[in-house]
Amino acid sequence: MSEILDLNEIRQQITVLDQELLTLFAKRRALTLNVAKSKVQQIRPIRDQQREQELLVRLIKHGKTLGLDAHYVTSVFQTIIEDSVLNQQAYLQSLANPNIQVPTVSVAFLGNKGSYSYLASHRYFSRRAEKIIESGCQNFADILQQVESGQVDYGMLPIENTSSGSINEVYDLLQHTNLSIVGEITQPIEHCLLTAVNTSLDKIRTIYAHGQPFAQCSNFLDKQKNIRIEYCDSTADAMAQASELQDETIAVIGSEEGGQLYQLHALEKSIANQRENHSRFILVARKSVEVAEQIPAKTALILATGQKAGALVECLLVLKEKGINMCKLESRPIQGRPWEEMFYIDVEANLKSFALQEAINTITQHTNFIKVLGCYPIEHISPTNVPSDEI
Ligand SMILES: O=C(O)C(=O)C[C@]1(C(=O)O)C=C[C@@H](O)C=C1
Repeated sequence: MSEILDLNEIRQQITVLDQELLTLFAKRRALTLNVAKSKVQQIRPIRDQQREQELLVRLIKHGKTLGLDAHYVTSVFQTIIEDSVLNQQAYLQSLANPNIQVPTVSVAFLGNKGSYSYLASHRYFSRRAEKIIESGCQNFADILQQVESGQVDYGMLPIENTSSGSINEVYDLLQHTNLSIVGEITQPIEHCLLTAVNTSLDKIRTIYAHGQPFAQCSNFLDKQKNIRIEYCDSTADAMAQASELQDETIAVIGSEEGGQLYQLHALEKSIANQRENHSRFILVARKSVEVAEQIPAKTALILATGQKAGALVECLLVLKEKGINMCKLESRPIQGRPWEEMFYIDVEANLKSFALQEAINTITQHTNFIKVLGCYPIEHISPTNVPSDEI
């Protein structure tokens, strides 16, 4: 007869092990902070992908002897390394900008508790501040106004999404603000259909959604019959309304994590057109920041060339000549000047670098308007992969 297994006892053992794992994670984090300090002294870059690869190969080999598959070991350690790099970057940034090191920050974002902007703000500041004073806003213009007036320290704005593209309204507002972009964060967007009460998909008659999630879930929504869409100012508004109505015919498009704050449950998960759905958010402040040299930086420029033929090409050639990688180019109409465009250019370079300074000087000759929107650390840490023959 097989031995009777006591579930509670096994779970107790797992709980103890999980706590030990957390203690080890914290110890590793503390060590990587010392690595950052040594890199400051030696002026070495934070990222060392050769070291990451060696580390992963060794761990995969050792994992196999313990019965752990390569995929699992790789994904766990890629997450640990991402945390390590972001933490080291945040430490270097605090040294480069001692004035921004404060325990409490105030942040304006779109919607209320539970919106994607709320989640992005909390994730961004989780390694940078002890406390966040939240200011939920009804629209993007309010967010900028609150930062400009000094009511809050920062504004979090979504700027692009992997499935619905650039958020034009935010680009247009950036034309007229004196604020600087001081950071970015990419937030996974995992749209679910959330409900306040136990129900089924065939009973749903109304879906509350913000325009962006609505556009990103169009394939799923097209398949639903007899459903009315109620547009809301934000995902959080949509969730608050559904939570209040407690109606089995009403659902909301939002994240499971955000929905939990309103006691909403996921009726359907992963309903976005693209499975890999991410939004990039930018953080704006009244004062620009310096980016430490050991950290990969991005600089955002905005420029207008007038209607001179080939002027934009000239500007881009300058970047090419200086070996500066352009990672984004967006154009928007200029209000009151028909057929003239404002160009938004993101480059992977530090504003302090000689190459970018020279490039900006030369580009200025081809433009009738140019402004630096900000220089900030690149927050996206692309994972290091292990060659398949090493696995
Ligand atoms: O060993 C280093 O140089 C570190 O910064 C630590 C670490 C890690 O967490 O293991 C993190 C980033 C580097 O790209 C390589 C490794």
